Amino acid sequence: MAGKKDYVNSVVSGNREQIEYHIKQILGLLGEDVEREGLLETPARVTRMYEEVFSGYEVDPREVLGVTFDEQHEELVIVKDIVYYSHCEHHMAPFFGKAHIGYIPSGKIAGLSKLARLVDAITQRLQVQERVTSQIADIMEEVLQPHGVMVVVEGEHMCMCARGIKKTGSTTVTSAVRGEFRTSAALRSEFLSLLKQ
Ligand SMILES: Nc1nc2c(ncn2[C@@H]2O[C@H](COP(=O)(O)OP(=O)(O)OP(=O)(O)O)[C@@H](O)[C@H]2O)c(=O)[nH]1
Ligand SMILES: [Zn+2]
Repeated sequence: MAGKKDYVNSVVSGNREQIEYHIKQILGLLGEDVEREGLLETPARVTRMYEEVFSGYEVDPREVLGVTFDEQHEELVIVKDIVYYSHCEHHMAPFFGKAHIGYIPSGKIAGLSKLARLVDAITQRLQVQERVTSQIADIMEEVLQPHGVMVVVEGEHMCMCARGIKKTGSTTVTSAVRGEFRTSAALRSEFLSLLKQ
């Protein structure tokens, strides 16, 4: 089982001055005049942006799901179209899209907003889309111990649009299944057909 420190590390807020310093260095290395008016505040702004877009490092995603209710609803629950913004760990370029989570509770249901908070805690870090998908499924399984979980994530990667292969509009779809979703094709197709509605 992953420990708390596998998910939590307060690097950005603990290293603001250093990050600002290095952003300023990079601007200089790009040939910019770091003292011109438009750039004076940029290192501090970029650091504040990092604090925001990498705020997931400050959160243990399992604690986000900590508020649960005892409820004997043992049927499919889906929260779909959860918008997320993340950054790929290869280029530090944004990727973003929607996550869809379905699960079959086994005595414990989660507050609906907590599923969206879980997606934020997992995506607001350097990531790859596959790991986003499997971590959401793993944490749902670990905390709620449901009969099954299925997660589908759609993403558009800026490192494939704004640079490199430059394929604007291509979408990556990843899925992860746990528990009864692994063995039941009918459950998987029920989930997928409800996503289309
Ligand atoms: N599987 C996966 N790959 C990703 C993700 N985000 C970015 N990548 C890929 O990471 C790969 C890094 O490949 P490299 O060859 O090391 O880097 P590169 O020379 O910049 O590659 P190109 O993007 O092909 O120009 C690229 O193929 C990206 O498309 C992700 O979430 N999942
Ligand atoms: Zn990338």
